Amino acid sequence: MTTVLISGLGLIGSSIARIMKKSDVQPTILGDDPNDDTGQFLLGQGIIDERVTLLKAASRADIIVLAGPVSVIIKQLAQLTTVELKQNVLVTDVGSTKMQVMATAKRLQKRQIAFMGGHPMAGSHKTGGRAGREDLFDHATYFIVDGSQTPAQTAQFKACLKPAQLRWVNVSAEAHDGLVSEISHVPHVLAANLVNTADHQLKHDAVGLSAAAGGFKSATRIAGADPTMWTAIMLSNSEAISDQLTTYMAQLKEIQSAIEAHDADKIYQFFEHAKTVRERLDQEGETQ
Ligand SMILES: NC(=O)C1=CN([C@@H]2O[C@H](COP(=O)(O)OP(=O)(O)OC[C@H]3O[C@@H](n4cnc5c(N)ncnc54)[C@H](O)[C@@H]3O)[C@@H](O)[C@H]2O)C=CC1
Ligand SMILES: O=C(O)C(=O)Cc1ccc(O)cc1
Repeated sequence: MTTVLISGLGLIGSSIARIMKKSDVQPTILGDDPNDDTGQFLLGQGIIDERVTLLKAASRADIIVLAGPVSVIIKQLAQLTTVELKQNVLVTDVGSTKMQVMATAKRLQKRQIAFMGGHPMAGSHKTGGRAGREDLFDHATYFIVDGSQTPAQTAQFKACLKPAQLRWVNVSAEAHDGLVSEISHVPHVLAANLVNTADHQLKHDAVGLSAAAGGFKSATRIAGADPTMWTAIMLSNSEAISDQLTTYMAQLKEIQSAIEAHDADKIYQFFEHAKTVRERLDQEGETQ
């Protein structure tokens, strides 16, 4: 019988619990979250089997999944070095950044505790355990950053998440943080900036933002995500995000110059390139 302890039972942690409950592994799931509403709801639904606190229950777990904000994951990695754990336990996380996490996890690895970095590339702007879904990760990419885990431990973790039919991708922490800053972190900054700028510019306009059509809404959906989680991500991947914002601003200036100069060819190519790439993304999604 496998016992999985999940700390942080929000959107991602509770979705992991839901998926694992559907797997052939049928693990016992211990859940840790300071939010009583979340804990009681998931217990009542049978999505977790017991409410616990991480440090008190850690010694019972075969797998520990850290699924709070990145700042919390980093604190917990340090705390886990102070308690007794099963000799064969696998500690893993779901945080959106990996360099700081892997650096802190070295402290666990020094104590012969296996750690594997993880990051599901699926989710939403919603938050909390009630928003979790058993199909949230279906066919998504799940990054793995190898730490000190054994192949058997990786296989056991993958077996627990088998119902989601994930695409497992191994990556270094550095490559991961560069890539996700491009495809996830910077887009979040831009979406929030679009909303804030429009709100500021239109604050004296009687119709204003209420006239926004689907384009504005779909381009800014992720601006509705949790500010605590995104502050932790920005602080934990600040260098890559800042570098890419510099590139982004330079490219924005280029298209601004083309618009000012009425350079129709350049403007057309700008949109044509984006359309081709964006359509390819949808086609790849359909074939997965
Ligand atoms: N939201 C998304 O789409 C995705 C988020 N992630 C990562 O997953 C992690 C969790 O994100 P979400 O589930 O979206 O956030 P969430 O806000 O839905 O859930 C976070 C949960 O952690 C709990 N928590 C806070 N402090 C805690 C502590 N000290 N001990 C135990 N639990 C604590 C909160 O009460 C909450 O239930 C973050 O590290 C995030 O970067 C990864 C992939 C996608
Ligand atoms: O809301 C969305 O579509 C997202 O892009 C969710 C998301 C948020 C954070 C991640 O680290 C990965 C995925």
